[in-house]
Amino acid sequence: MTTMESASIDTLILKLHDVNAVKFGEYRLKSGLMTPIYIDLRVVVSYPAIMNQVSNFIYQRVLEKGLQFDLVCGVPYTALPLATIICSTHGLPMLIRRKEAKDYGTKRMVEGSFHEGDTCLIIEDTVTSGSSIMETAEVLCKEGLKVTDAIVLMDREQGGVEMLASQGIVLHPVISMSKLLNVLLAAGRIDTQTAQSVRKFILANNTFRYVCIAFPHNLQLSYADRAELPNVHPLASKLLKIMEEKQSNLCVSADVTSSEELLQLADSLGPKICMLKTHIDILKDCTVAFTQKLQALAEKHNFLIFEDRKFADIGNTVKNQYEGGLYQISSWSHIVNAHAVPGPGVVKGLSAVGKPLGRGCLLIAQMSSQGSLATGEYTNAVVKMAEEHSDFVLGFICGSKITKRPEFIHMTPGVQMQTGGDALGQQYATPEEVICSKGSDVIIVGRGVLEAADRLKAAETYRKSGWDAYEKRMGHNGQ
Ligand SMILES: O=c1ccn([C@@H]2O[C@H](COP(=O)(O)O)[C@@H](O)[C@H]2O)c(=O)[nH]1
Repeated sequence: MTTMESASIDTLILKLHDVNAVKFGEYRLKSGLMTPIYIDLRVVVSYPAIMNQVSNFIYQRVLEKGLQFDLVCGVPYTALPLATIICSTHGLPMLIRRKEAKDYGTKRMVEGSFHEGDTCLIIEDTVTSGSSIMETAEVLCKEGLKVTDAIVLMDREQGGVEMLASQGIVLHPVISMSKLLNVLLAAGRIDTQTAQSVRKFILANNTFRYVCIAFPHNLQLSYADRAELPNVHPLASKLLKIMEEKQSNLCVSADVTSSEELLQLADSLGPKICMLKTHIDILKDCTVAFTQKLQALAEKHNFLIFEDRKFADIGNTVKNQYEGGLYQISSWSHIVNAHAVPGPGVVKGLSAVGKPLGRGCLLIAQMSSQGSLATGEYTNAVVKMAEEHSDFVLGFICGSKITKRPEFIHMTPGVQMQTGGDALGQQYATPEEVICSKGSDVIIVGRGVLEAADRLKAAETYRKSGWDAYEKRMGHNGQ
């Protein structure tokens, strides 16, 4: 930052103090915590010159950081006019996030025009814990948008930067609390004692540390902790324990057409994976003996079998498809999956067969393929269906974390070391993006391993990459 810019930031701070956007006293924060300093940028909307100045500083930060994005979204409500000024002045497309869905019309949570995969920059007025930015990011991500960066005018320095970083979002503040206090102190607006008491409060109330210690059931819960939750499905618990024990969140998608090759894969990659995914109907030679051998290998190497059958019919039909036919899936596959399109009957039909056998089901909430219709309100309805059938549904096939309930496992296909796709619409994200930025739990990798010259080496690369991303998400970072 140049001396000129710094000087005008000082001027802006003094102006904010003049218009009572910075108050000293006893105030309650959104979290319920009492604070000796309150930043109330809502008032700024009545001062057009300050609005323009604030918007300029935010935009300057975007340029300084060289941020790349397709759209801008202001966190409602205070940052909404700021985003509007910035977008209108600089010709940037904007989105509006609704705080509540309308109960008529489109019922959209995000207004504006965008494409799945677009990157959206978030703008916020003040950050304490980062939770408001996170709420907006979650809504945007559910619509298939990517959020990698956010800009905030005022960072209270209470853990927001760290919390958002742990969720894969880089927060760029324009003014820090320390800077604000220094300027106000130097200008004689506050005395040393006030500045000291605010500094002490900020240091003692780091929300990121506080959240981690005081609320163990938060975003940072480990796989092992989640395995012990009282309401976790027994199979989910088993899978989470396997993941922790084998340090693997890798599921290999064994999309081969010969049963011998599939068994070879299961035996050689078994030590690297937590789960093996099959498409039994692409095998040209499936027999009962094969499924028995596969089960033995799952026992030997301690992984679960997931048949990616994608059931999608009425309850009575899926019951027959799951239990009988050529493949008798319920007899050998620990986990199956289903589309929610038919309504809850599909889960009830599968559950009638699978629950007595201790099996579990994943609901397909999002898909990795381009143009998938499983987005937005559909995804939300799938989450609701899972919550209503959590005695059988243990998680989701999805692109990102879609529920905060830690008992559900998020599994993401469409993973390779490089982003991109195939000629038929498959879209790939990296293990780091999927686990660290998107908050999913399991990476599902098919051709990334199958088409490698050395499949075992490739599986180890994906295992390590998925696990490193999980460690990073947990804030371990190898320390
Ligand atoms: O949304 C979805 C749901 C399932 N899949 C399945 O995962 C694998 C991915 O294979 P790659 O070779 O890694 O592309 C495949 O079996 C799909 O049927 C998915 O890709 N996307």
